[in-house]
Amino acid sequence: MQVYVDVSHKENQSILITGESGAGKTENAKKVIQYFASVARAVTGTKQSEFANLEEKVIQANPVLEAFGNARTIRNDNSSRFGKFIRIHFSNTGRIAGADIEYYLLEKSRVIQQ
Ligand SMILES: Nc1ncnc2c1ncn2[C@@H]1O[C@H](COP(=O)(O)OP(=O)(O)OP(=O)(O)O)[C@@H](O)[C@H]1O
Repeated sequence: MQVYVDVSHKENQSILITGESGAGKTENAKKVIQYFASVARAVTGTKQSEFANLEEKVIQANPVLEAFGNARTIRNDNSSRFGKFIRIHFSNTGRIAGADIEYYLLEKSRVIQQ
């Protein structure tokens, strides 16, 4: 997958990751976030430590979400049973300024108790 980050146009951009169960959507979404962090570092010339924390927080949110929303299926031992919308905010200079995650379409039939 080739992702271009264009800070000069300052327009919102979206990436839609689709594929059948087990194709690698979840794993590769994490790699995209890591790629954004490394490009933002290169564009702004900022040291890794200033970005590592935020990138790490987004990545580390995944095990928590997966603990509640993933299940083993015949196609994938760690199948996401919900969709995720990850938004990464960049500053005018191309720095990563924040991030938030929305989830949707949780497969509630698998939830056995509160
Ligand atoms: N880039 C990768 N490097 C190494 N292993 C990978 C990679 N992508 C996927 N895998 C392997 O494939 C498995 C399934 O990947 P993943 O959970 O990302 O699929 P998915 O498309 O999100 O599936 P689902 O729709 O069921 O949630 C992972 O647990 C991992 O073992």
